[in-house]
Amino acid sequence: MAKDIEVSPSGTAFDYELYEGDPDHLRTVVAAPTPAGPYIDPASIKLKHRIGRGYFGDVWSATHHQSATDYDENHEVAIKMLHPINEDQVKSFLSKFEELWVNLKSKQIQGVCCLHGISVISGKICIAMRSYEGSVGDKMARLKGGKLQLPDVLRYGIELAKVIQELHSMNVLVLNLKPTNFLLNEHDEVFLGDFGIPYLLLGVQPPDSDLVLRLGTPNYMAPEQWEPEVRGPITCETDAWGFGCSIIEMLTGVQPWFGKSVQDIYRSVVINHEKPQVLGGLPTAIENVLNGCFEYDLRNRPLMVDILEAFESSKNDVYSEGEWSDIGGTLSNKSKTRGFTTWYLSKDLLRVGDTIRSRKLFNSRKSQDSPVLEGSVVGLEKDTDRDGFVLVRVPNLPSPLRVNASTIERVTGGLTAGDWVCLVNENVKHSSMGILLSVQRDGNVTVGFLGLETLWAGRSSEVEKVDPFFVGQFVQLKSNVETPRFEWPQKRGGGWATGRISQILSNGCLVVQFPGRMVFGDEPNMFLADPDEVIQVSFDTCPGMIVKYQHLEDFHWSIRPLSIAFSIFTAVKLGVSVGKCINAKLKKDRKNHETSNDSRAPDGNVGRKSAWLRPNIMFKEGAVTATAR
Ligand SMILES: Nc1ncnc2c1ncn2[C@@H]1O[C@H](COP(=O)(O)OP(=O)(O)OP(=O)(O)O)[C@@H](O)[C@H]1O
Repeated sequence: MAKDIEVSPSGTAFDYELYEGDPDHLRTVVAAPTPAGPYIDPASIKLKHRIGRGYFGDVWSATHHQSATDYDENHEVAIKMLHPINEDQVKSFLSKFEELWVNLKSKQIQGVCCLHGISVISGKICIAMRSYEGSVGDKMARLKGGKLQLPDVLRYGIELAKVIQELHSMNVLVLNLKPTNFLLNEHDEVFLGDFGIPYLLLGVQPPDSDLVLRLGTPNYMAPEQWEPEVRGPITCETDAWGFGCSIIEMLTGVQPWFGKSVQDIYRSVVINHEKPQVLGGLPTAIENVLNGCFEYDLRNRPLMVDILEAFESSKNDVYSEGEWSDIGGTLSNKSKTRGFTTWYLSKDLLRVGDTIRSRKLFNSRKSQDSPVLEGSVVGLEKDTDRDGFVLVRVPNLPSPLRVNASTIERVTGGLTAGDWVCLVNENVKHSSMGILLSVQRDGNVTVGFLGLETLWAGRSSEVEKVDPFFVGQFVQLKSNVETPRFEWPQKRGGGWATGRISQILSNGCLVVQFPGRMVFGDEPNMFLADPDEVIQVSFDTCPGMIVKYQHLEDFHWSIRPLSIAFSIFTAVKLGVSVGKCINAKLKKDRKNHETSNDSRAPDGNVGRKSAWLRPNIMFKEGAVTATAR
């Protein structure tokens, strides 16, 4: 196999430097004040045979030859050879890699696979790393049942969570967490084999249009990872999903969504909001945190610090009689209340001096049932308690109120996480409206915008609040939108249909349902919408009765047929009862008429009455006859 691949000494337009130092002892080199560049001369690499084939490329066993005046060495290495990318994008990949390389060296991060450097062989990017014994995936494949014991999973999980947390602190996302990327050395120590290759490939187009470069491996991908521009942004919580999938696979020996096609996985995870099954009988903290990893809304997922805490707290759990007992005590319930998980709440703990307001429910107009509208925190019952109580001073009240911390939220510079905002400088390619995902006390903010794969980070002065959208609101395309960003259905008679927001993604992308449309079979009735392109519709904003009635039809497709049926029914019923009335009157009058002709009243009164009624009767008879004819 190796012979098939030619090693071209000058295959690219880049300058290569020889890596100096012993790559097998990288951590000694790491401390060097001026780290060497990562580029390796492709001529110094000799590929031997392929040892793995992955989603992003192949892994080769190779030797890396290094020599200088005082040494001449060959090192056994593993080479991750990525699928080809466009030539003009190679340079940007290499510079991103160099940035990561320098960062990894300066931070001396333990637990990431030892990198030797990077090269380009026959136009393909090759990442040289230390050759390990194999991966956790390989170890599982060798075991009966293909699964690991919980203590091993906890041990690996803790080591991996630590290193992922460090990568996150450097703003690097891994996006490809899975057992085949967890490498093992001869001492059964685990190292992260993929340090963010999908992240480095973000925005890169493959030259072959048939090859879709996905941002991860489908079985392990979070909902927002499939189309980060549309359903994003991808954040640290995206790795929580992949981590959760890997742990489940290690414990069960079965890959999440095993046997499903990529399209089926997409449908299950992204459209149907299905989650990988968390097996029962695990320590409570592990079960809670794994369930949290599979929350659809990334804001509700735990961070690596939470995962690490849960894993470390479960290390000493004892298994007896089919159940795990939590030696460290039962952890607080992490279940979701009113749309928020405790993981969400724990990302922003209150401090004394914080300005607060009643917490708004997730994507809803309503606030929590809290007596506080606005105030400031004057005391914490327990600094570290995420579900604890705080003392809040409210204007015009003599003494502070004791309120549950989960019912209030921090306001900084007039902004709160979850607010809808737009950029003050509107000159942007992405949607102008987005959702504030975090606001720090120092004024740093992050926002999710439709059209941006990753978080927008800036200062609070660069954003301003806009009117929010809520789940349940009806929306219509703005009249000036001729070609909407996403497909939008039309009414039967022409014109854009009106839909109802059924979900709001964390970048502000609206998921709109059209209950006023009758759909057949598999026809979709759920569409995405750019918040920039729609306006809210309500009875208050509908001018006139006709438009109000038309809006009523948007509530359900059955309104129109029902109202038609009702009108016909009413018309028929009215016609019948009018007819009955007329007939009854005619009969009565005819009877009266006959009575007046047959009998002469002694006082002549009846006869007089009949006389003035006659023309009337004749007229009605005529009318009835005409109708009958
Ligand atoms: N540095 C290494 N040392 C030894 N073996 C390795 C190394 N890197 C990868 N491998 C082997 O190659 C196998 C496949 O790795 P690879 O990363 O190509 O596959 P993958 O993780 O399924 O795909 P991808 O990372 O492209 O999504 C691993 O299970 C492991 O056996």
